[in-house]
Amino acid sequence: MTDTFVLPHFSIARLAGDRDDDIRARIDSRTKPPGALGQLESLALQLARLYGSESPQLQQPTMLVFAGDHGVTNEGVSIASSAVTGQMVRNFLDGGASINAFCGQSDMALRIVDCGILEPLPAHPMLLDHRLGAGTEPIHLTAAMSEATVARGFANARQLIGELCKAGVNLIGLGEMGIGNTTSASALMAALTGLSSDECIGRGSGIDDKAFLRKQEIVTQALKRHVETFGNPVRMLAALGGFEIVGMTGAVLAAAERRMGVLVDGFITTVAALAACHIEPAARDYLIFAHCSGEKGHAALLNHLSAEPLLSLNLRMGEGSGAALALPLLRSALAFYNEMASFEQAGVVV
Ligand SMILES: O=C(O)c1ccc[n+]([C@@H]2O[C@H](COP(=O)([O-])O)[C@@H](O)[C@H]2O)c1
Ligand SMILES: Cc1cc2nc[nH]c2cc1C
Repeated sequence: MTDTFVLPHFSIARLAGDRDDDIRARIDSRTKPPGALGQLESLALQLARLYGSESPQLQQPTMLVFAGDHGVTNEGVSIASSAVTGQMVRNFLDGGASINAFCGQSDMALRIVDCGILEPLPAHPMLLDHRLGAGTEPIHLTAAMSEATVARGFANARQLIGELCKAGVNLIGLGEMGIGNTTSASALMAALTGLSSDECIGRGSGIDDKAFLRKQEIVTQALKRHVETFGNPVRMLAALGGFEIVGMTGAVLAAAERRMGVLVDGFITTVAALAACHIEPAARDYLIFAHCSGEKGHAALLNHLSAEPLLSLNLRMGEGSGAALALPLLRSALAFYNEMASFEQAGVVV
């Protein structure tokens, strides 16, 4: 019997460019050579489109780390076992991970969303229960989950984003934790972009040659098994996704619907963001890409999205680490836009 389900529809407005002339004029009239603030200028334009051209401000930027486990991990495609996902979530809650250090440094709130790690953890004020199961099914043998489960994941994300929006948050960071999730993300990238699986598969957490060969086999097998889902992003997510990837895709769609910016972290988060753009192309306007990670595939993926990442530090950490590191650059873009004098005000004549 197949479940009946209602897939949430996300109503996303394109970020109108009708104020662009004013925003560009403001940027160009600041006391600097034209274009001298480089990529901070295009970032300021995007943030002014998002938050208004008069005095755009970030409010309570909040990092959401979506966690989930993957059936394929039993195939030896990672350096670690699935148990490490839950152990790292515990570490997030105890304050000991890279994301804790970087969120602290960047003054960013942090919430962890359990979308389906193997074993649930005891309640904690930072931990949200969005569990869709105890790890996905292995994608090379069957679908990771049902489409009804994808729909539930989207509904959970929409509820969370609604609550954050009510509390005044206007920017989320997108991070993830899931041992084995680069296998799922690589398969999804290949299915969504049509790029060859070779271009989409990297060494994830740092696997050796033997595990890499196995990962290639698994992705090839998964793509072959689920080829009939290609063209339908929700079916592709059900076939190849992870619970945390579904949660992130839902969060992007819900945030864009609420006119919130989304600061995207690394490879896996970018794949989730790409899936969101396949479902609702207008979501692309709300995405800010924090960095190009060291994971093979991320550069091609960013290129596919015509994205210019802010940083390139060869990170391959996940957890939202690159997004937390990039947040100060968003503040810098707004600081120059809101605080710099114009040529006229400063009496500077070029
Ligand atoms: O963000 C990235 O680009 C990235 C690249 C490689 C690995 N990761 C992290 O490593 C884990 C996935 O690696 P793996 O080898 O277990 O598939 C997962 O928890 C991610 O957060 C993250
Ligand atoms: C230790 C460890 C920490 C991580 N953080 C994100 N992915 C990870 C993978 C491993 C293995």
